[in-house]
Amino acid sequence: MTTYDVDVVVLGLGPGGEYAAQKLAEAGLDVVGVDRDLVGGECPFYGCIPSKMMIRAADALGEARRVDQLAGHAQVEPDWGAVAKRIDKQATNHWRDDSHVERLEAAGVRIVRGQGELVGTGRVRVDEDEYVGARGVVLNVGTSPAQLPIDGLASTPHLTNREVVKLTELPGSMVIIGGGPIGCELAQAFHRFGTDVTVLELADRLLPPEEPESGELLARVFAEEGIRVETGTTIERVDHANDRFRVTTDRGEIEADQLLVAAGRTLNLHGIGLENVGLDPDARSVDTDEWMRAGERLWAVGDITGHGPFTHVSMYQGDVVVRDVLAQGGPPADYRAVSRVTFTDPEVGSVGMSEKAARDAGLDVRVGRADLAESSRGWIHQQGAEGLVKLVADADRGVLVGAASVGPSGGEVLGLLALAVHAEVPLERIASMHFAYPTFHRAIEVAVKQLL
Ligand SMILES: Cc1cc2nc3c(=O)[nH]c(=O)nc-3n(C[C@H](O)[C@H](O)[C@H](O)COP(=O)(O)OP(=O)(O)OC[C@H]3O[C@@H](n4cnc5c(N)ncnc54)[C@H](O)[C@@H]3O)c2cc1C
Ligand SMILES: NC(=O)c1ccc[n+]([C@@H]2O[C@H](COP(=O)([O-])OP(=O)(O)OC[C@H]3O[C@@H](n4cnc5c(N)ncnc54)[C@H](O)[C@@H]3O)[C@@H](O)[C@H]2O)c1
Repeated sequence: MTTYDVDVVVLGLGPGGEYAAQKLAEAGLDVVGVDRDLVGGECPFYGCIPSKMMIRAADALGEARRVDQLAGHAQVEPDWGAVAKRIDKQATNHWRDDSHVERLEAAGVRIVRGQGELVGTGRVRVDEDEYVGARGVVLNVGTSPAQLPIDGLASTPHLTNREVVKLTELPGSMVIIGGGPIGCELAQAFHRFGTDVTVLELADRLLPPEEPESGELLARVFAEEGIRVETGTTIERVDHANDRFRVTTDRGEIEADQLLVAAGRTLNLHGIGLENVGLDPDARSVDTDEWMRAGERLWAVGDITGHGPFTHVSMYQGDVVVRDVLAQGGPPADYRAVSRVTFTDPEVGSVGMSEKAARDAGLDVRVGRADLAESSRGWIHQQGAEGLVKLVADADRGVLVGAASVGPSGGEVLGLLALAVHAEVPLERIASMHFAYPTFHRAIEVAVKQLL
């Protein structure tokens, strides 16, 4: 066994680990980054980027189909090959991580390939080598697709996010288990290309953690587009024969060419030696303090911390770690205004607390609402104008603690609301600002005036 003394070992190079490794190396520290798969993690290869390329293309089709009602006539012939090619070439460079590795190496990071395991404080073993971080270890091991305990499922060749981004042929039909962000985004993308899609969701609505109004609105849009959604569904078993899947639910049977399981994630906490540093591999998350410290000379960032399974959260936390390791100060981690966007059409965005979360927290809650389709811009937009703004205020303090923004540019409109929640802008101050006419974000003015 060879031992290498370094400053920092980053175990797992997802977005936050990659960010921290690069910044710490640029600051002059001796940094080793360990990954067993593609450097960059889930987001660039199997997550955000390829899925958003599918969505970008599908949205172009969706918009083209609105031409007939607005601007004459357009005929579109979807070609999944164009999307598959773009993902293969532009998004993932044929599923090679050279660009990530080159960027890190240029910063001075040494990349080690293999399964890393914590073997003690500040110590990570990869095969026969041991890396000892004098400053410590940053843990960013991320998640894998959850394996559902559904009879028959494990023995079928079903898709997860890992395989679906590599599809080169458009399936004729697809059942999607899970109506969360992955299920909803990909349901609409495949449907717009011509796949016959059914979404099966256990909870009573799509996007269950979001405001009920958001999931219900999306279900209405999906139904109008022809995407079948069954909520409150229990799946009893899955069979695969003659290249067809059969999914048996408490309501009957559905057959399809492909089955995509998008029903949540499992943290990659087993086999990484957490027990060797006094942590529990079966925990629901790795607990940290506000500087992302999870133990002695140990930091954790990303999905494993349980503060929002999003790329921007992982990178934000990576920045907190960098400032802590380098003793640079600045604000510690703060999760009051975590924003998230599901990139369906309409986009479903939200920030901070839902109305329920705010009520559960005992706040004096007031709610303001606006219907985007009824706004001037919604009326002009007409086709695809469904959307809403919902504001959740703490009446005691006169500030927003949460908001939802659903609409054609729901994720962009959310930016204004995220700033308001983050900076605790007084409601009167928001209500007195100029809202350009006729924007979608003018709906915020309607909703905020209900709170004064
Ligand atoms: C289909 C899909 C779409 C998504 N879309 C979005 C989106 O639009 N916006 C958004 O913000 N988020 C999105 N996400 C979520 C986003 O991908 C994750 O939140 C993001 O990747 C952050 O994850 P992470 O930093 O925890 O690490 P991950 O990206 O999960 O990376 C962890 C890394 O650790 C490595 N690793 C694990 N164990 C070991 C070990 N023992 N030894 C060595 N290496 C190890 C893995 O190989 C991997 O490279 C999406 C996810 C999916 C699946
Ligand atoms: N735009 C984005 O930011 C974006 C996009 C895609 C994914 N992601 C992230 O990636 C992660 C994975 O996404 P996801 O959609 O798989 O997870 P998720 O946990 O957010 O949603 C999974 C859904 O599957 C349902 N489900 C679970 N078991 C089921 C069963 N047996 N039958 C039917 N439904 C079942 C759940 O009720 C839930 O609604 C999430 O953390 C998500 O936040 C983010």
